Amino acid sequence: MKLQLDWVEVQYLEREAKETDAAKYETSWQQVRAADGVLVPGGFGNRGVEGKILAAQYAREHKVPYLGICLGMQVAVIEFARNVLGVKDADSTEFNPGTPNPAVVFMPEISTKHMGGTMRLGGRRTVLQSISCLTAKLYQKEQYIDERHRHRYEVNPEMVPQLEAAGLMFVGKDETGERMEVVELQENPSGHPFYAAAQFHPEFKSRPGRASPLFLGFILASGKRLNSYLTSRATPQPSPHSTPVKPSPATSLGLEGLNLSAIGGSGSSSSGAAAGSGASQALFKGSS
Ligand SMILES: NC(=O)CC[C@H](N)C(=O)O
Repeated sequence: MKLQLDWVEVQYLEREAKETDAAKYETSWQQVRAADGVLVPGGFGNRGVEGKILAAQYAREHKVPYLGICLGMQVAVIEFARNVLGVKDADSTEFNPGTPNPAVVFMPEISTKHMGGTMRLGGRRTVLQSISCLTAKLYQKEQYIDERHRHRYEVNPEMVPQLEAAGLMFVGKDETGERMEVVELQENPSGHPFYAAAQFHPEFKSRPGRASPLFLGFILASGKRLNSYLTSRATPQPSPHSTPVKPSPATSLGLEGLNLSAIGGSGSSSSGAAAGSGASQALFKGSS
């Protein structure tokens, strides 16, 4: 499997771009339609946000693997609230402070007036809500995972019961149960191969040769190898005295020759875009 990483200038996915920049609108949507997986990374501010929401909607509706990171989780929740719950004006108070239907809100204990030192930063615990969620299977953990954070806004806990009743499951929460950390589409009835998003930043602890479980799951799902990977790992070891199993290296996953290439979005390097230029998203194209 050979993977290609494509950066999309998400502002051109927005409806207005169809009028103002028809050629870029067309090529940007072609990139999305050609992708085997869609990743919306973290970001700040509202530039390109409506395009990100449309990309999340596309991935959900077309059953294309989706990984959302931080802002990428927030847009997935807004998209679901708008298009599945029918709350058409659902929004984040970051982009629309006066929204009547906030799906994402400023962290309640923090002042909106003072930006310095107000982020939720660093390592925090995520308590897993179900051992059968994809996140638990990929991390091979049943109770909790520890990941790093960098954000100010969070899913509105008041909207969570409605979202869950419609099939968007908050499979990871903080220790108080009030902060949403990981969201997944319910496997049944969605039939989606991989739709996961995290408020934390899995990339901060990802290393070459020891990929963060969410990235690994996303790339495997994009290459249609996730199920065989999970099944092979669930197979019991022949002897209780055998050597403990180490995390599988890429070679045993059929990912040898993994090749990622980045195409720059407007004014973005691959790391800059992932850290939050606010206007780019990555898509993976795989070919066997
Ligand atoms: N790192 C991020 O993606 C931050 C997301 C969002 N802008 C927030 O502050 O909560």
